[in-house]
Amino acid sequence: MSDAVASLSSRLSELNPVDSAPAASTSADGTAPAPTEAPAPVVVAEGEADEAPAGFPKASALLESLSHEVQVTLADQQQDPNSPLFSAKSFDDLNLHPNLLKGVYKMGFQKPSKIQERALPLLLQNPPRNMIGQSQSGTGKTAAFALTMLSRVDMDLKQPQAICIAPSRELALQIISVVQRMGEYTPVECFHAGRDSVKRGMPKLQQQIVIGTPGTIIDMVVKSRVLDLSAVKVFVLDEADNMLDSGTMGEQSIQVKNLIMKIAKNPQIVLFSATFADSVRNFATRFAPQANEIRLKQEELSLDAIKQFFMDCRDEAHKYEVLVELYNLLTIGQSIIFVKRRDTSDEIARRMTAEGHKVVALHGKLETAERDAVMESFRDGKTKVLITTNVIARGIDVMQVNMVVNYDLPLDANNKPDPETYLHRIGRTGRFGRQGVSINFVHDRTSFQDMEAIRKALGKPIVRVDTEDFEQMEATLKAAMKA
Ligand SMILES: Nc1ncnc2c1ncn2[C@@H]1O[C@H](COP(=O)(O)OP(=O)(O)OP(=O)(O)O)[C@@H](O)[C@H]1O
Repeated sequence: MSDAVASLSSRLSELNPVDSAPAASTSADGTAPAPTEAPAPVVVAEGEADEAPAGFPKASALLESLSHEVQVTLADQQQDPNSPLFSAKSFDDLNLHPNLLKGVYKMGFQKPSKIQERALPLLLQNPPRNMIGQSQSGTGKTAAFALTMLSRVDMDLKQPQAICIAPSRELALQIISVVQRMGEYTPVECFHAGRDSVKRGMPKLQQQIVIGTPGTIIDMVVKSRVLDLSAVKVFVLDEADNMLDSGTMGEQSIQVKNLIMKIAKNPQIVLFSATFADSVRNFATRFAPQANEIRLKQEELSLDAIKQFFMDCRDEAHKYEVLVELYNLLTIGQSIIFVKRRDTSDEIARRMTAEGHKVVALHGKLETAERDAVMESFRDGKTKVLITTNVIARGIDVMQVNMVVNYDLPLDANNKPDPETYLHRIGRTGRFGRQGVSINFVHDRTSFQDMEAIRKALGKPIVRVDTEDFEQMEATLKAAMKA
């Protein structure tokens, strides 16, 4: 055990005697323990005094339960009516064009997920109705709106007819790749609207489907005038709550809609996300009026397959030592480490690389070519660890990711804990029925309280990993990844 870890362990045993002394006291107000400043007896959330706290159960108990968990296959999950992957129907029952069906099966999809089964008939009905669709991360929303765009466009008409906007370059490129794979047996053409995609003297776009970030779409309509919106039939916002909520992007999304509405005839507006906070939902219903809605209940938001943990750290510097120890200890498939600031991601990448780990950093300051190269090497599995900011917190789908680390907890623009972004971040693992682990780093009273607020908002346990006992920590995390 390294010095750093030894000191972490002894400090934790001072601060958090839960595992060794379960009869720790419970605070009167039910608040969670502050890991630093106040080395008082551990305080637990909503728990009985002689039990592990409800929100922070003991890792040993979890380990025991995980060892009894049976491997659940995708087929099992698709048979279970309570699973978000359940469907009673097959893709053949969904009235898709035979060429699209061929594409779907070629992608290896056997049965639709719940959101696909429920949303597609509504999305494809005539006359078209708007849609606000919500389903947990990694449950196949992309296919639902990709199939809608592919079904609605006239392949013989060489003009843009479906516009899809997304919050990041990486996500837009990923959606294009899904649309192209699904449309493999059709003559569809797609265009990526990104920072570098408009060339001087370029003719008007002839591709039927245009996917990109909203600022570029606006430029292509009003500045370079290569994008004619008059034939648009479908307008999709992926990660719609984020697109409508955030300052500049929110304004740009509204502007794209106004440009479309001005010239296109009754376009169908389609909004999808895993989260719609109440404040955004109200706006969304005005953005997509009279929409069919598919909603999740609050308690359905988090996926049980993603096991959540946290680690106490002494201070910022100590977080880094624990992080490196974690990677020394575990052989992880692929993982994403989320940080708040771009320079933190660069700094961690530099230091971890120097210690022999294969890591890359991705953030908005990089040139587009660098961003693409980083993402490609991560998708190909050439780099195992991606250190990033919120720029790719949403939508990115890399099946092999089995761990997400919140090195810095997600905060909103007002520096308040942000449960929606947290859900999207941890949702980079546990994709389509797979198992995943997420680990939060906390290092002071504030970060601890932020995590506690997120835990309360989402109502799922976050297990304290006993860093004093590294064997058990390793076993717990490994079991959670395998279960
Ligand atoms: N019916 C299906 N059968 C098997 N795999 C599927 C099916 N539908 C989607 N998938 C796969 O599941 C993964 C997650 O899908 P997708 O990225 O569309 O999720 P999402 O709901 O959009 O997630 P997020 O909220 O994170 O954006 C992808 O790898 C996709 O290929």
